[in-house]
Amino acid sequence: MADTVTDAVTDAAANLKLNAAPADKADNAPKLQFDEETQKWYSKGELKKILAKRAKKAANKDKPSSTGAEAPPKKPAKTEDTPLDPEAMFKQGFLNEVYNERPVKPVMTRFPPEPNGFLHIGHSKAIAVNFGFAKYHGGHCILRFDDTNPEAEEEIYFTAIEDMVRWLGFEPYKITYSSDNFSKLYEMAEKLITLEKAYVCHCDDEEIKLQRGGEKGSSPRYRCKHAEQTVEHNLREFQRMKDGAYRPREAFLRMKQDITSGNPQNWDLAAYRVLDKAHHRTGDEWKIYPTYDFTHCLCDSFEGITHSLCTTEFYLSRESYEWLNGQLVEWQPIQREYGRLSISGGILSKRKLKELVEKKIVRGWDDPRLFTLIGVKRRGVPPGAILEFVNELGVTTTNSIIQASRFEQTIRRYLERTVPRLMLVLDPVPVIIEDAGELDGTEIDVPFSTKNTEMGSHKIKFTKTIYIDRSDFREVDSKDYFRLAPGKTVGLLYAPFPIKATSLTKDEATGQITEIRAVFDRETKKPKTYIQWVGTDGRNAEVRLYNSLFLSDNPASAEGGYLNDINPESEVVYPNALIESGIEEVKRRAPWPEAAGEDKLGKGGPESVRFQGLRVAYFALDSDSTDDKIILNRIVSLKEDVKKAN
Ligand SMILES: Nc1ncnc2c1ncn2[C@@H]1O[C@H](COP(=O)(O)OP(=O)(O)OP(=O)(O)O)[C@@H](O)[C@H]1O
Ligand SMILES: NC(=O)CC[C@H](N)C(=O)O
Repeated sequence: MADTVTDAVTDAAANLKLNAAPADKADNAPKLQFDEETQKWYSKGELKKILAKRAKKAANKDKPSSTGAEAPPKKPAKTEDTPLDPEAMFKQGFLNEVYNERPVKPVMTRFPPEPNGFLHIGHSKAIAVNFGFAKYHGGHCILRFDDTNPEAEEEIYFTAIEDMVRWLGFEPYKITYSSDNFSKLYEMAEKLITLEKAYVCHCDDEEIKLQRGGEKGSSPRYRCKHAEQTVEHNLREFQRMKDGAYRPREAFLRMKQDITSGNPQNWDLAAYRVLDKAHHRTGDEWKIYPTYDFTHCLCDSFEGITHSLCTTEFYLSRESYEWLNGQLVEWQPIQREYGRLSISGGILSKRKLKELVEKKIVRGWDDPRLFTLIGVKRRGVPPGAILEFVNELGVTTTNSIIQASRFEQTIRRYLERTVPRLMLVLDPVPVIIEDAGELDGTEIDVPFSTKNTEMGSHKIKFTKTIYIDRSDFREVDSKDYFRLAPGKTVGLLYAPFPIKATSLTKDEATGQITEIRAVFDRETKKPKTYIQWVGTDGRNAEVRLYNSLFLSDNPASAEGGYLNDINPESEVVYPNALIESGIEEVKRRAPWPEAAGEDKLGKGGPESVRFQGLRVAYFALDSDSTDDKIILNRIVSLKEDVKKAN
């Protein structure tokens, strides 16, 4: 959480904030339920009706037909390839209710990251919620850098954050900084003092803790003597804080709220603290900085925010948010809270990510195994798939920890309908087709997709020597094996005839097969299996297959810590893979798909060169690629991988 100041006042409040479940809120929220069949969210009542209808249909299906004639085969229910209404999350459920609470136009929202790290997958939900909500209601969303804590913020994060917002396809209405308002906020603090609602306090952490009810909140809460100071005294002291008369922690400005309240967010929170740190935008101008609790609500009001949407750990803060704005400003935004999104088996904590990067366990902050947005992007996940994922999950007040496999399923489905197909061989072994004859060097026209003809086609060469994957050949055949083996026939995708293996050569030293000889099998019209291949016009490629970075689902609590939980197979590299020549056209025509933020940037980055490697997986070009070297990342495996046992 941003801006949690070092002061015990805010620390304690923040802890309580995190621990307190917004139970009553959650109970009131409309609960949506997920229907596996349609992959959509419905209200409880709606789903009940749908299930009843489905059960009736199923029962009728089993009844013998009255005419005795067989009913024509029904088209399978469209589940996999029918994407959910992209606006579903705004039309129903929590966000719809929030809008109805204040159905104003134009809607004004903000996405307020603290520039203290790279965004992660959870932030994509915050971006989709804030930018999407405004867009859906014909309003605007501001990208506001919540930069009130110079101790944690760095310049590089500003551009990285902005890039990610745009990459996801959103255009900030304005880019603002909380620090734009430092002078105005200072005046507001003076006004609060004048209203006798703030005082300069000099207590240390220990004292503050006692004032707030001690260790377990068991002793009575009370105010310190500083709360009795006059307005003039407080104004003078606050000015002295500003002028640098105090070192950090020697003085801070506290709001005078309601210490009898049950909500710790009302227990005289810190509004300003002294920090001995230059700010990246205001330099040495300020010795004091406003806290999150003081800044956020006021900036929301200054910017005319209508709906301030944040995550549920701010539920208790809603009261202090409303209290402070109520004291100082006219325009009152409403704050509403939705559940955080995390992915199981991943790490999102900045400190832990930093350790993984510094210890070189991963390739950097953008390592394709990380759930940072730059990592997910480098892996090749399209921005549209991320938005689809968030939309499918829906927005409620419940925090959700989603299995990585669920995320991958959405990505797979998205890629299935949007990217071209190419033939790629991970671990090539040459096959020499002895009777290739005049077919050697012939051009074959290959469609980029068999489902979507609009993707067009490209030409590849069929050559006497082709390369197949080592895993598609077995020296010892068996009945239930349908790929290539001595004396056995297999189909070659798009090739004129199937081939039958006749002999093989091995490396004496390693026992590895170095060459397979084969002939066309012109008799077999329908071979049981077709395999992919690459001719001599293919390109060399390094392929990096990514798996989960951690072995367990919850690396943070793994025995020996998360560093002890690293999956040794999280990156498997095939340095000598081959990709068919069609990759050149796929590269030229990127981004695939031409969607969301990527086309707005002109050409997408290397990661927008996406394709399905037939029978292998979905891939994207890695940013380490050069004009001479193709490096591919596996985005996700194919569903078919599981079945590929024949
Ligand atoms: N996992 C998440 N799911 C949904 N929204 C999130 C998530 N993490 C942060 N946000 C929201 O994104 C916005 C900007 O967040 P900011 O970077 O300041 O948050 P943070 O809580 O410090 O993130 P971090 O998880 O990196 O500590 C906030 O409104 C915050 O509530
Ligand atoms: N209200 C909010 O959305 C909180 C934003 C703030 N930058 C934080 O996460 O701490």
